[in-house]
This record gives sequence, C-alpha cells and structure tokens, in this order.
Amino acid sequence: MLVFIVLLLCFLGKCILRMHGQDLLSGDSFRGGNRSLHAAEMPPQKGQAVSIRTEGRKTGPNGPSDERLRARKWGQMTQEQWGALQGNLLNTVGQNNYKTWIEPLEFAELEDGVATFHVPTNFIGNYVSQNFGDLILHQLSTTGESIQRVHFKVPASAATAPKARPAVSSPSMAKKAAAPAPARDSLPGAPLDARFTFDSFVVGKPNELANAAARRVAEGGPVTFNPLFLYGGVGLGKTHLMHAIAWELQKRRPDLNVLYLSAEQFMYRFVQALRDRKMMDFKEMFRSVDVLMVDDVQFIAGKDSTQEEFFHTFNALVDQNKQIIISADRAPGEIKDLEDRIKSRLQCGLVVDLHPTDYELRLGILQSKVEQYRVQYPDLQLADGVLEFLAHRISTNVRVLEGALTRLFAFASLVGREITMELTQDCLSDVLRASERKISVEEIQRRVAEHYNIRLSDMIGPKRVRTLARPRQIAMYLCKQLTSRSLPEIGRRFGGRDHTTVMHGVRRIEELRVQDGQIAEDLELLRRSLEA
Ligand SMILES: Nc1ncnc2c1ncn2[C@@H]1O[C@H](COP(=O)(O)OP(=O)(O)OP(=O)(O)O)[C@@H](O)[C@H]1O
Repeated sequence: MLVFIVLLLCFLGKCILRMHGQDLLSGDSFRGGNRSLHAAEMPPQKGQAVSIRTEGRKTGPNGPSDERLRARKWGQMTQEQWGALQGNLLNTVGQNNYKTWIEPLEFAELEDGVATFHVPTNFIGNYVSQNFGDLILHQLSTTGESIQRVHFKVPASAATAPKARPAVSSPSMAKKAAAPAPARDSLPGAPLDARFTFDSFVVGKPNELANAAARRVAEGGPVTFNPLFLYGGVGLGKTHLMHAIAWELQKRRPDLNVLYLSAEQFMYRFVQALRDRKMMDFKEMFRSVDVLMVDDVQFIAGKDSTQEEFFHTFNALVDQNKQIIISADRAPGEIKDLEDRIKSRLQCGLVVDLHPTDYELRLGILQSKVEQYRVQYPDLQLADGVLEFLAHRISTNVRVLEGALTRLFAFASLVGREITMELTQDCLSDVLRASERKISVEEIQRRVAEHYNIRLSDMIGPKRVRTLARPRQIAMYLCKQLTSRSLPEIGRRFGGRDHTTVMHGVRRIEELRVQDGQIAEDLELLRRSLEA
C-alpha cells in the first residue's frame, strides 16, 4: 500500500510539472535544447515577436526569459554590425553597385551559421549572391561571428502580398511605395539608376536624334513608332536614355505600367517561369505592361526558346498598341543569330543609332560632370586645359571618360592638390595609354609634312635647316603626345636619330608652344586633324 501511495504521488508530481511547463510555454516557444546557446543568439524576426523554440526551458510569466533578452541584444548588435559593414561594402563595390544591389538588402537573421537577408526580388537575390555573396560573407566574418553561408530570400510577406506593380520598378521607388506593398517577387524589372535622367544626358550631334526620339516616347502620348530601337557602341548612353524614359514616364504618366529590364533578365525570368511551371503568370505579367523596355537585346541571340517567347511577347504588346523600346549594341539586321522574324519586327518602328562621341560632346559631358563634382569637392582647383586634354585623349567611350574624371577628382582631393595637367597625366597614365588612338608615327610625319609643305623624305632625312628641322621637331612632339612610342623608338623612325635629339626637339616645341601663338595654333590644328 505504501509503495502504491509513493508511486501515485510521483505520478501526480510529474503531471503537475508537465502542466506547469506547458503553461509557461504558451507565451513563447523555444527552439531545441541541445542548440540552446545558438538559439539564444537568434535575432528577432522582422516585424514579429521573438520566436525561439526550446524544450524544458522556462520563462517567467511577467517578462521575457534570459534567452529572449539575449536574443534581442544579439539582434540589435547584428543590425548595427550590418550597418557598419554596409559602409565597408560601399567603399569596396562603389556607389553605383551599392545603391543598386546592396542597399536593398535587409538583414533578417542568423541561424546555424547562415546569415539570411531579405531582398525585394529573386532576381536581385540571385545577382547579389553570384556577384557579391563572397564579399558579403567575408565582411560578415570580420565581426567574429561564425557564419558559413549567406542566403538571400524574398520575404514571405512580400511573396503573398496582393499582386500590384509600381509603374516603374526600382528599389528606391519600392521603398517609397505606399501600402499595400507590391508583390515584390512578381516584379521582374531591374532597378533604375537615379542618375540616368534626361537632365543629366548631354546632347550633341552624335546623339541628338536618339535623344529626341527618347524624349518623344517619354511623353507617353499616342504610340507613333513601335518599337523604338536604340543602338550604338559600348558606353554611349543607351541604358542612360532608357532609364531616362522610364523616370520621365513615371513622372508624367504614373498610370502607365512601365517595365524596364535587360534581355538577360528577360531570359532569366523566362527560365525561372519554365522551371517553376508558372508560364501563364509569366505571359500574363509581360502582356499586362503598357511600356516594355528591353536593354541589350543582342543577348538573346542564339537562345532559341527565349527568342520564341520574346517574339510572342513582342507581338502581343504591339497588337495591343503598347509601346516597346529596345536597345542593342548594333542594328537589328546585324545581330548575328537573331531570328529573321525578330529582326524584321525590330526594324518596323524607328531605328536610331548613337554615334561615337565627338570632341565637343565629350567636353560637354566632362563639363557637366565637373559641375556635379563641384558640390562634392568645393575646394578643388581645376587647371585650364585639363578637360580639353581629356576630351581629346579619351575617346573610347563615355564610361571610361567618366571613370577617369571620378578617379582624378578623388585622387586630387586625397592628396590635396590642384588638378593640373601633370597630375592628370600621372594619375591617369594607364587610362590614357589604353585609350590612345592608334595614330601611327608615319601618319604624323605625313600630316606634318603636308602642313608645312615639305617632302616626307626631308622629315626623316639628315638636313638640319630650320625650315625642315622645325616641322621635324613638331612631328616628334606630336608622336610623343599622341602615340605610346618611347623616345628611342621615335628617334629610330626619324632616320635613326638618338633619343636625346628627340627629347631636345620635344622640349623645344613645349617652350615654343607657350611663346609662339602660331606654333600653338599649328599644333592644335594638326592634333585635331590627326584625331578626327
Ligand atoms: N550623352 C551623355 N551624357 C551624360 N552621360 C552620358 C552620356 N552618354 C553616356 N553617358 C554616361 O556614360 C555611362 C555609360 O552609359 P550607358 O550605360 O548608358 O551606356 P550603354 O550604351 O548602355 O553601354 P553598354 O553597351 O555597355 O550597355 C553612364 O554613366 C552614362 O550616364
């Protein structure tokens, strides 16, 4: 009997303990006991109460448990740490990449060595993972936390939100968008660069037609030409103009559903839809836009299924009288491996090319960038002639030109010096070498000989009379300025002269350039004709 009573008491005691435990667990739930340390380090989920599960742990009814307090502290610390790391990332990836790819990331949680970030779209997630994943992991590891992996995901709340899409999809606009939040996962568009507007686009002869056509489309009036096809070489402003159209349309016609994306993103979305068996959603989404802008369409050349889908999307939109704007690096007819039926569709509207920049346009772009830099570097002095020099020397593309100027300003501000010609040549020696026009020594000799009306043979011959020696020195000077040849090489091409003779000639012309207006004018004329 005694044994029975003891057993009964034990059983009742266990029941009471278990009930008590469940009561306590009803307020908060906890994660597995064997991972209790890690669970206690879990940061709170965004927008929710802390959700940490464990077994057999208790918390008082009047306040959070120790674990919960620790979890909060950890969460705050991590957000702070992430904030600090963002600064490092900005320095490493540059402002443009940062704004487009890093800024939209929201730190969500750290669990089992996996740091999770929320991203507005799967596309951004994949892009960041592929291009900046290692960098972010490296930065996170500097905090001393044990992090093996970074993971990017679209938050569930965004994926299940009602389907709505802003007129133009961009992270900054997505941030501005009022509730209800758009279904970010359904946004296939690429972020727009806030700097690429019509205001910041410098117009010159080479791009005036493209600019005018882009502006017309950006008015959002009745569709007059479809598609607008912009093409041109690398870095000539195609993307800039497309973004400018998108921004302008957003301002003027916020009712329109504008979608900008690269052909690569189009393909990516298409493949993803196939994989997820969501082709109907894909078709519906692309057919519901009012303005479709596809950048770098040459990318889909040779990709049969993507071309097929693009073709149908294109036709469906044109049939509905929806505006399409396409860009490519060459004219439709010249895109290799692009189906003929697509080529002919692309030629149906207005095909406009952006010509390579000329000196005046390059100078205009540099001047406009310098105005922007004046705000950032108010104390920096810029010597006369530097912009003209850069506009002359860097004619490859605007991207390189801009990059050179950015570097120059950053460098000058770091060393606290005026931007002189000498500093420019030092700081940008590699860019200047790389973008050197392929002007040959022979071409210079020929032009100078023509200009001074002397025989080419006299240019390289032994005679030293002033009427021949001066043009020869001018030609040597121009060879030094406009080619990458060394002094000994130049000497060899001038009838096997010694490099000291070339050096003397170059110095003499440098002096005369300042003292003698006629020589300065001749040099300018010759340089222009050689660079034309
Ligand atoms: N006319 C212009 N005025 C001001 N900035 C310009 C102009 N043309 C190009 N740029 C600048 O040059 C850079 C490169 O331009 P963009 O990216 O639009 O070139 P792209 O033609 O699309 O090149 P890619 O073929 O490589 O895609 C951008 O920073 C852009 O702002």
